[in-house]
Amino acid sequence: MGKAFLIVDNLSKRYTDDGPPVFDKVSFGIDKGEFACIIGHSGCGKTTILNVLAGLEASSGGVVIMDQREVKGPSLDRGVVFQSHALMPWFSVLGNIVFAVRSRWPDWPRDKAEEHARRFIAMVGLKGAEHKKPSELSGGMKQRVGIARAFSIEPKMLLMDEPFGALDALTRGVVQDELLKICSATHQTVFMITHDVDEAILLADKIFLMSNGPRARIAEVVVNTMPKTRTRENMHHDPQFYRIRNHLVDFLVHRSRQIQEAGAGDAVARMIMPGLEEGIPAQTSGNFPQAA
Ligand SMILES: Nc1ncnc2c1ncn2[C@@H]1O[C@H](COP(=O)(O)OP(=O)(O)OP(=O)(O)O)[C@@H](O)[C@H]1O
Repeated sequence: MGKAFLIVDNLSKRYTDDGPPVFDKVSFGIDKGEFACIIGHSGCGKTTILNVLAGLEASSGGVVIMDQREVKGPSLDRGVVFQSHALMPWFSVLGNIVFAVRSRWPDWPRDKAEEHARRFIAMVGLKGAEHKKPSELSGGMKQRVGIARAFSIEPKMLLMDEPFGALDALTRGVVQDELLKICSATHQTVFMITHDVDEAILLADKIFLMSNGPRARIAEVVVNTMPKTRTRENMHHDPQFYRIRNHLVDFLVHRSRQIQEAGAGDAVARMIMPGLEEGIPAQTSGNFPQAA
């Protein structure tokens, strides 16, 4: 195990005493400032893993270490964004974020907390909507508030569970762009669940591929060798895009089930750089993962 910022070692979870574990021997690492996505079929345990990382759920075995400390419960060191934005309906946009900011820094006077909150509201493009209530916002705007709130507490790690799953394609693209901008400005460390392979290729430095459950595990870690400057508009023009995309889709369609049927495999996930074996030069971000 390397010296990753987040270390997940041999994690397992079972919900019943007599049944098989949902996932088993799950090990991976995420470096500081790295954006990691996890992809796998419905029910393999992605949300459960995220909840364990958040400290909201106990594992049945294994450990999670973040910044050299074991994760044992919820903490404001980790910001969480859910698919259902979970805003407080009686607070305005500003109120929702100020509430989070004052939980993080209880000694801050209201003015300072508001100023801080406004910075993050502006970052997600919601300037002018500070005094709107969640019921007056579109789905995309609500999700932006959720993202601003998570960033505003300046967490050591951001955990996102399909944050764009409920958005239409156009809004999803706009909010993805905003997330990319904020992440590159703040060097935020991120763990995100998505079902969308294109979204993973756009956002992630590395992509964890999870086999089907029960006894699901991280079967492969795909390194995104496309340049960091990729955008939604230009990434389709890079031949690496299709190599990575085909690799991910092939995993979901074939290998995720084959690996599960084959039973226990290697506890250590294989690290893959699609296309490199075909002589495609690596255009790396310099953000190579630690061996998981
Ligand atoms: N609280 C719970 N009690 C019992 N079983 C649970 C509980 N939460 C999840 N499970 C089961 O654990 C398995 C993994 O669920 P989880 O939600 O983590 O999967 P997922 O990969 O995130 O799925 P999806 O992509 O559909 O969100 C499923 O079979 C689910 O039914």
